[in-house]
Amino acid sequence: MDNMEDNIKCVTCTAPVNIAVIKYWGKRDEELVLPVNSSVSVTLDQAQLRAKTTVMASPSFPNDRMWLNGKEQSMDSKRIQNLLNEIKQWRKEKHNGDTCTDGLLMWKVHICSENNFPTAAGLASSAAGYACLAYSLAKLYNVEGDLSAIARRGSGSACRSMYGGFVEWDMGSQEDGSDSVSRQIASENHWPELRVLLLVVSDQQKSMGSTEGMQATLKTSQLMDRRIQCVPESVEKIKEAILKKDFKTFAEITMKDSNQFHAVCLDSCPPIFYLTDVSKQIIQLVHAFNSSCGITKVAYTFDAGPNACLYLLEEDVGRVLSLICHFFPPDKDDLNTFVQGLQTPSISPLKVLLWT
Ligand SMILES: Nc1ncnc2c1ncn2[C@@H]1O[C@H](COP(=O)(O)OP(=O)(O)OP(=O)(O)O)[C@@H](O)[C@H]1O
Ligand SMILES: C[C@@](O)(CCOP(=O)(O)OP(=O)(O)O)CC(=O)O
Repeated sequence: MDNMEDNIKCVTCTAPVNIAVIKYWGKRDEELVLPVNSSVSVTLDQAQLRAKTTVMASPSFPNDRMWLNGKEQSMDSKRIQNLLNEIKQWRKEKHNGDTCTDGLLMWKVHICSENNFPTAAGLASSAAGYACLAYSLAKLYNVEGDLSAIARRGSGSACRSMYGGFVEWDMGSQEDGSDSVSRQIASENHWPELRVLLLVVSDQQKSMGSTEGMQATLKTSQLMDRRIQCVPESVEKIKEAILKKDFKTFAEITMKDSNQFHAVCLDSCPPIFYLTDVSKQIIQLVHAFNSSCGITKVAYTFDAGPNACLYLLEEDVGRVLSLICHFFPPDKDDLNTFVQGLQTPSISPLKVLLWT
């Protein structure tokens, strides 16, 4: 709805989650949200996991307000303010800096967002959430440009959710962050056989958020320097594997990077534990399955939480699902979710199956 005469302007958008295969962990600039390494991710199909945000502006709103999953949040958050100010700045530039004639810039905004999956549980809710906010605000203020740099100001990983398919966030080298943007490596139609299984081990909010966790690692982990040296080679190799659809290389680099990321978390002081015993059992199961096949058929990766994201090819989904159900029997309703997920026709080649 866009009706300036009725003194209200309202936009609703959705944005997808992305799961990194080369993780972003650590910032070289906290304010501008600039990373210490480049990262690579896969954007998941919005049909299953998404953030949905409505932004409204009106002269009758006395102040800016925001709700997340129905609960009011503080608008004092620096990230929200930076993101909002940057979009408004674009609008000002579009109007040659003349704010007096542009009523919309004076109006206060109300933001309502909700995720249809667990928030702050290590399932990239901040990525979908801030990508959605950047996109909705850009539509509200009718501005265009590379929104990945704006989304990044909300949450680093959000810049990768601005694109579908396979995405790289280049760390960049400029101090002002102008070259720290994301770009698509290959579209969502590039590798139609690739599938994603999300194994939700816990939907509880994690004890240490990513922002705080990466600060602690950068400050205290000695292994982190080594990780920063290793990542550029992994980024190049995984991009090549994606373009060639070389699953074995893609899978092996993905698992290695996940393990290296959790190793630097453990090397932080005090150590940060995101994986649980169930996560570790999943890791063992994947390795046992791969070695019984004599070839790497499945890859796991874990964000800052215990939930596993498995990458595999369509031909192996049935076998892997039955293996998971055998070792971690889901209850009947969850099983239905599996089956429905498998049958859901989707415009994106990536299917997400939730298992709790
Ligand atoms: N839809 C949303 N709109 C705006 N902000 C959101 C939204 N969803 C999540 N967030 C913000 O992101 C925070 C969670 O980020 P955090 O990085 O800790 O978890 P995560 O993104 O789920 O996990 P990870 O980054 O490890 O995958 C929330 O506390 C909230 O501030
Ligand atoms: C483990 C990760 O998911 C960490 C994501 O961290 P965030 O993007 O949530 O961190 P902030 O920029 O501080 O908001 C890895 C990744 O997605 O690359």
